[in-house]
Amino acid sequence: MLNHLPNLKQFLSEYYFMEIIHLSAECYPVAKVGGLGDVVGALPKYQNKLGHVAKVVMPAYNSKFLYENEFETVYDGWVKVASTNYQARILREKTNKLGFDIFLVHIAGLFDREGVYGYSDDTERFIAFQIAALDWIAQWEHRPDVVHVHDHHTGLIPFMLGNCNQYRHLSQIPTVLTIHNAQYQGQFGWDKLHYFPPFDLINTNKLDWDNAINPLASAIKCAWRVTTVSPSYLEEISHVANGLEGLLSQERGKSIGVLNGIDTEVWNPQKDKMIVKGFNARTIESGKKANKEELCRVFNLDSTKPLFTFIGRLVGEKGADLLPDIFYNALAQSDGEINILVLGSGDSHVEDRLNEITHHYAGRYNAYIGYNEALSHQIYAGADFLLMPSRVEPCGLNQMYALRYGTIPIVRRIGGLKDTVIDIGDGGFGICHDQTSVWDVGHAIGRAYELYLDQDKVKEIRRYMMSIDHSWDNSAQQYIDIYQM
Ligand SMILES: Nc1ncnc2c1ncn2[C@@H]1O[C@H](COP(=O)(O)OP(=O)(O)O[C@H]2O[C@H](CO)[C@@H](O)[C@H](O)[C@H]2O)[C@@H](O)[C@H]1O
Repeated sequence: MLNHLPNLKQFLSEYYFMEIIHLSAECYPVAKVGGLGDVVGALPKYQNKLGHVAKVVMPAYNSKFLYENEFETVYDGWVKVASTNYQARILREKTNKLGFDIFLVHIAGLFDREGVYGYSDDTERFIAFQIAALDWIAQWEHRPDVVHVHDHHTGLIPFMLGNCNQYRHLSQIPTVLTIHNAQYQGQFGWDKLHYFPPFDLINTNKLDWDNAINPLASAIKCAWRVTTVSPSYLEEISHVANGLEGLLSQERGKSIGVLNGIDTEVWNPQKDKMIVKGFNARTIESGKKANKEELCRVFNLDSTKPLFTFIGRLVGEKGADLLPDIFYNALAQSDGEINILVLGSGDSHVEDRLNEITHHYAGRYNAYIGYNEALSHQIYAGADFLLMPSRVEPCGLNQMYALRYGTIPIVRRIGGLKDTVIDIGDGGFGICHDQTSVWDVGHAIGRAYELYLDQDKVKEIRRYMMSIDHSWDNSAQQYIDIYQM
């Protein structure tokens, strides 16, 4: 009889459909600041395709999505944070247009603003969001099979579920934390301890890291499982994680690295409505040519020369502070033989320096400072090379979008970049360098230029890159396996 048990377990895991609740600050297309939005906008869709019921709960920002869609109210209540009572309402989008149910938590006075982060009351905002979401789930007649939280904005949920008196009946729901970026932890002072719903003060140590309340550290301690968005990043954060390395190596036993996928419906060069000409692996040469010509026309660049690009948040983690010097050097040394186009926003000093280059190298260089989703698609489609000189890169999605659109990635060997890009010198398709330095990236740009001169090789690499499968199919199943561990 006992011999049959493993088969029974396998049977159950294959045929048992789970209800999964994702809680996140971002979800594309409702609200996206970076890669977190992409992941939470795609993973649930792919989990649903596997037959499970994945849902997303996020704040109701003042976004286009809120005004352009129809919603029904599924919860009406009040959230108390410190001495203030906020009215909370949870809205469900009626048509399942994203491929999963999306629930928006409207909290008057806290989320009826356009931005996602960066307000002085972010601590209050995200605590209120987490309490409202749990108060709602606490009223359900059934329990979800798993609660999956993403980054520090929802990192207090595993603690609250396990320890707050009002959620005691939910304490056996398994919780999973995915760390998209351990640099940001959401710490705040102990003077805000009274923001929490009542719990036994003997458990305050589960909130503490370095004499502060640290939502990411608390989630690492309290979640049943911890995942990182690539296997290499899991290795790296046991050594360097903005102060959490000790805790992460201590909790290594319950941690797993799962490589992000990409939404191949949103990022499909053949059907992409944001680009001027769709293409597939067979029509890639004419497709890229048309997209490059249009991009170069709009940005006053020379489409007969190789086009290098950078897309992303202009912050230290991405190596953005070095970009101006990298570009000045490359433009000076190439003697007018290359083009560079930047799309990004962030550190204002870096933004100013990147804008400044336009005055010295008009016709060879341009920058769009700001956020522009459609332009990002046009650049992946039209560029020849994409630079990612990151100091830290938990996974990185840009390189995977670049591969899908036949753009050769130039990346630092770190985190998820190391897991997804193989250097041409090792029989691969990308250009890799070891350090985030002006010299290393400059050398890599030189190698890319040499490669560009061999157009037969470039064509072969492009076709190969487009055949690489980075869709969510595999990783979505990996998460299901983790929920069932
Ligand atoms: N100015 C702009 N205009 C338009 N689009 C822009 C833009 N700036 C960035 N983007 C887009 O934002 C996304 C960035 O995703 P990344 O994964 O590269 O980085 P991010 O650091 O935000 O995410 C974190 O979470 C993700 C998801 O887990 C990890 O892959 C990553 O390593 C980790 O740092 C891409 O879709 C990119 O095209």
